[in-house]
Amino acid sequence: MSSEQPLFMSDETVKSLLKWETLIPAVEGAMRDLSKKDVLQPPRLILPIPSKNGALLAMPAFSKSESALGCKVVTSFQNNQEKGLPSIMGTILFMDSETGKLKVIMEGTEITAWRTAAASVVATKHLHVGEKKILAILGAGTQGRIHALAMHHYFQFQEVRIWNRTESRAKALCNELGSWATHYSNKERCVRDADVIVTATYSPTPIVRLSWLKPGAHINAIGFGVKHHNELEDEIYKSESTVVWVDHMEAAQKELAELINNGVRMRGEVGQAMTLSHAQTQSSNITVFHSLGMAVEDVVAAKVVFEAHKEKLQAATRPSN
Ligand SMILES: NC(=O)C1=CN([C@@H]2O[C@H](COP(=O)(O)OP(=O)(O)OC[C@H]3O[C@@H](n4cnc5c(N)ncnc54)[C@H](O)[C@@H]3O)[C@@H](O)[C@H]2O)C=CC1
Ligand SMILES: O=C(O)C1=NCCCC1
Repeated sequence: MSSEQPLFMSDETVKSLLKWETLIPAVEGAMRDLSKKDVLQPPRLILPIPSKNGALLAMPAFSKSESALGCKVVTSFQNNQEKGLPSIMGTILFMDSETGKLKVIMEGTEITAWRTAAASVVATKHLHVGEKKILAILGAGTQGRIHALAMHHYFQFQEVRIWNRTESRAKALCNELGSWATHYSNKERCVRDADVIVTATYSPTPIVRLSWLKPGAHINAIGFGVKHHNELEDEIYKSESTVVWVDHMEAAQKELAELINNGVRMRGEVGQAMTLSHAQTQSSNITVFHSLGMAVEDVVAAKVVFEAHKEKLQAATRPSN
């Protein structure tokens, strides 16, 4: 019997090993593999805890091509900000895919932030046809911040605008990011003329209106407060020019059931869009990526981090010439 103990990796270690250059292609591959049915991933279990304004989610996945097996347990507690804690905190159990033996217990708070932004980059790359000059981000929390970094890294937007309900937080984030980010006190002005929009809040009511959107704009809708589709007004979904994409259709049928029952059509998964050429989408359409968040993104991200950790160890023990 193997007596090898599982490795523990803290968020600090995980963060030091995360790089957009390796993470974004891994998440893109995971989204593609899921749509090719090369991933086993049931809809996640969501346990709402209304008295704490919170929820616990259990998210298992297996990627055949990456031989990556694991399960994330993640909590979302909206009142944590006042306690100085992140709202979203996760733990990933990463297993040997041949035996099921636990290899790594990884804190998953950083991975959750980074892989969600990486998925938005992938969706934007495959769903948005036009130029990428202006990015508007609504929400200056963990997701708003990491989306600014990922989008700026990958697309080099000329203008990155950030709005937050409490203006001082948007200002503080822009000060941290540097001269390439500007805070906006008015969300309509922030969104108007934007090519790409990210909504990353707990808002229970719409924060983006159809009349503010320019033709061809793309929205990455991240927020999951009471439900997943609070942040965009109904008119956006009802508009004939809007095309809604998701990461996982099976999960959308459950988590976006209210929208679907109201007649909103989900065009498909981002992984399916990857096989279409851009010419097949109308450049004047408004595209929405409804990001639910997928376990396979966490599992492949955990593999990327674990591989980087092993490489670092090997480099440190390699004899120098
Ligand atoms: N799709 C996915 O894969 C993931 C989605 N999320 C969701 O993204 C959202 C943001 O998460 P974090 O940045 O980690 O949280 P955070 O607590 O760091 O930030 C929350 C943001 O929501 C804003 N906010 C809260 N109530 C609001 C209201 N009534 N109106 C307008 N803004 C409001 C806050 O000002 C803050 O900017 C949450 O809804 C979370 O559930 C988070 C992780 C993954
Ligand atoms: O995919 C995730 O991880 C999450 N999605 C929705 C909010 C909690 C974390």
